[in-house]
Amino acid sequence: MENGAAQPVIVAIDGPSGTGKSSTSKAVAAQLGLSYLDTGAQYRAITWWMVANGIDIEDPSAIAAVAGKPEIVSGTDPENPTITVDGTDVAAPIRTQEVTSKVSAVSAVPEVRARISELQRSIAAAAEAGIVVEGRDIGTTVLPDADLKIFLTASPEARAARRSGELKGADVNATREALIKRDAADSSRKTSPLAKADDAVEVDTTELTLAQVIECVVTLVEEKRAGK
Ligand SMILES: Nc1ncnc2c1ncn2[C@@H]1O[C@H](COP(=O)(O)OP(=O)(O)OP(=O)(O)O)[C@@H](O)[C@H]1O
Ligand SMILES: Nc1ccn([C@@H]2O[C@H](COP(=O)(O)O)[C@@H](O)[C@H]2O)c(=O)n1
Repeated sequence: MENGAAQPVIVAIDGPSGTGKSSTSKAVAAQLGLSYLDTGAQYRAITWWMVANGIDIEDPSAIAAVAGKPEIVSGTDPENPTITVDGTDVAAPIRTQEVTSKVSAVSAVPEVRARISELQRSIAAAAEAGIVVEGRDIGTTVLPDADLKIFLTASPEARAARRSGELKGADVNATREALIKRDAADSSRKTSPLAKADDAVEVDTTELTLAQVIECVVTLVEEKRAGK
């Protein structure tokens, strides 16, 4: 575009757990002046609400019946992403082990996915400069027309080591088994499973530092903007 603002750019970053989606997406968005959306936080938030309201997580119809009730609001500043449910800041409680162990069951329910996907599309459409949206089904289902799609991967060993570093004292093998189990559940659900879009660029981060991954994605976005 000549003599005007750059066109908004939509970047979809998907991949299994612990591959670096959040760290990379936040940094890329901050560097390029884009908004940032953590869609996993939204699924965690609705799971937190289900638990807090005594909904039986083993019962998809019970989850479906109340999927429209909680009001979830995501702040999209990459320097300060926020998440509230019915006005309550849930940034900390959505990261508990209890929510992590239950989120795949809740996110597999089609009514939950329909509600959250609609919210994600409206947030992306409102991002004036563009947005980096990270999750599991962004490139395949939520934003299939994204300007750039990235699929991050890393070996389970590397991902477990990264997560164990975060959760001080956590057993690496147990962490590895837990993330493999969550990926299997997310990949095998019927409705918009974790998957690489056919036109996504796959980046294996196993042997890369976070700084290298960020640089790689920034370059891909800049190339896309330059029409290369
Ligand atoms: N390339 C990398 N090298 C080393 N550590 C990394 C790399 N990428 C991310 N990390 C670290 O790995 C951990 C997990 O990263 P992050 O939370 O960004 O992954 P994620 O894919 O968003 O995970 P989840 O899907 O579970 O939310 C963080 O501590 C992060 O700093
Ligand atoms: N687009 C997405 C994003 C996430 N999920 C589900 O949420 C869980 C938590 O995601 P994190 O990125 O915070 O680890 C994830 O395991 C999925 O069950 C999803 O379904 N779709």
